[in-house]
Amino acid sequence: MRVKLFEEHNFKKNILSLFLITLLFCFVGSHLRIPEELSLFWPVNALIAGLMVRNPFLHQARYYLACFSAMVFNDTVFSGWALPAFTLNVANILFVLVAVSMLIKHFQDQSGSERITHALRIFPACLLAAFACATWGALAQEGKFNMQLATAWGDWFSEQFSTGAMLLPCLLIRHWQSTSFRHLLQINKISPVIAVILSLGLGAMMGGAGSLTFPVPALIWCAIALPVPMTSLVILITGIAEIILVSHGVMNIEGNENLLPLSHLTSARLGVATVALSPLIVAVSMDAIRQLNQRLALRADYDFLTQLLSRSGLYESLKQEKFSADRNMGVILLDVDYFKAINDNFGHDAGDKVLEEIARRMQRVVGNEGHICRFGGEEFVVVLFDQNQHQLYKLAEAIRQTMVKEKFWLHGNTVTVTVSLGLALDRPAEEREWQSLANRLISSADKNLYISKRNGRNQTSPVNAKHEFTSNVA
Ligand SMILES: Nc1nc2c(ncn2[C@@H]2O[C@H](COP(=O)(O)OP(=O)(O)OP(=O)(O)O)[C@@H](O)[C@H]2O)c(=O)[nH]1
Repeated sequence: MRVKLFEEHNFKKNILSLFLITLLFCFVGSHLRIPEELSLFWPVNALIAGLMVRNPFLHQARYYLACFSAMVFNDTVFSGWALPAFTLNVANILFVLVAVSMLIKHFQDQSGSERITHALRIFPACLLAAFACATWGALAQEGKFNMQLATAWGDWFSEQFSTGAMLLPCLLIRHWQSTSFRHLLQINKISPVIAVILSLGLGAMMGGAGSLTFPVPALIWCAIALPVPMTSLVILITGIAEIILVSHGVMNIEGNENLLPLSHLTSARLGVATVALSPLIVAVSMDAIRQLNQRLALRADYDFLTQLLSRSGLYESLKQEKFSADRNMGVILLDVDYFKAINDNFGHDAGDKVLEEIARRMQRVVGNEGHICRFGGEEFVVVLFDQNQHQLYKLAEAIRQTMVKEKFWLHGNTVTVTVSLGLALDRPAEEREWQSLANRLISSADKNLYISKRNGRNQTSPVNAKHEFTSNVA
């Protein structure tokens, strides 16, 4: 059973849920305080911001007020703060307000590639929200401009920014449901997580300036191998672990030569190496994606069996031709005769071999003069430019004869395969691009091809073929 914490038109329920959630996480946050004043983690602000972005109807003054009341209540009752609770918590509300305002409209409709660009918006949103929060918070805390103010500002800012940047991606990713945790138990999924744990451990053992960056390559490995929700969870846990390890002195970023007798420089060098390695890993994976995209484009534009242009590939390649209303376009439409009988007598794979061989012979005859395409099934199209009717007919006849002249070899039998052709040729009339003219010419070539079939097949019907047979169509 799914418990719904918020409902658009249930004001009381929303107020109560928000108040209780804020109170609970404020309570937890307060108990993570190391020095008296500030928390190690203050997850409330990012959490409330995430909830509001996911439930946009919560982005209203009354709900902000509910959160504010819970924060003040927590500080007054559990921390013994009185007046400061009112001023300091305005800083928290400022974080939520700025982050939600910057993110809310981008996370309503998360589809396809936009999800990635929207996820990247979390970074500037956290930056600005943390800036606003830190400025108010530090001023409210110190009251005047001095060195302590700068330190306080730095503490507020770094804490708010890091918590927001780690927590919000986890909260705003909508496809947790589609993540199959069973699949995560495979070795190739677990390995990057183990690498993160090992590098964290190594960082803790070594300490020094570079130790914090040790998990970066392993995290990038996670980004490549794991689904986005899991990656953001691993990043969150790693970030929290590092902060806890540093704050408790387990990870000594100033170096601890008692644990491992290595110099500061060694830790820094290793840190620099991991930083240098990380973009390289991204570059390699981007390259693999690019190659895959190229292969997919190739698959769409070329026919798998014959390696000729596919129908969409033909349209793409026509775009490369300079369009001019003064240029002729010629179309040869070719259909294999009695192809069904070849399939029936010799099998489908023999039929495929015939199609491959026809494509080879067409390429041999046409060469680079035209765009050759497998239009569908056993139909082929050749598109040529700047040819007259005579030249077009001559080429079509050359294609037809190359099929008859040399028999096809099928499962140890020699078979004669013939083709019928229909031609069309014209200049652009209304058309403003080659693709539209090609469509018009293919349909008039189809009419001529029909004449070739009706006249007994194995022949070419020229551009102006007589259509006296068309009335016999059943
Ligand atoms: N082997 C194979 N057969 C295909 C492919 N695409 C279409 N076909 C077959 O091509 C045959 C076309 O048959 P029909 O349209 O009846 O034409 P036909 O037998 O060539 O007869 P006519 O065109 O009238 O001379 C069908 O049996 C299709 O299954 C393919 O990629 N491979």
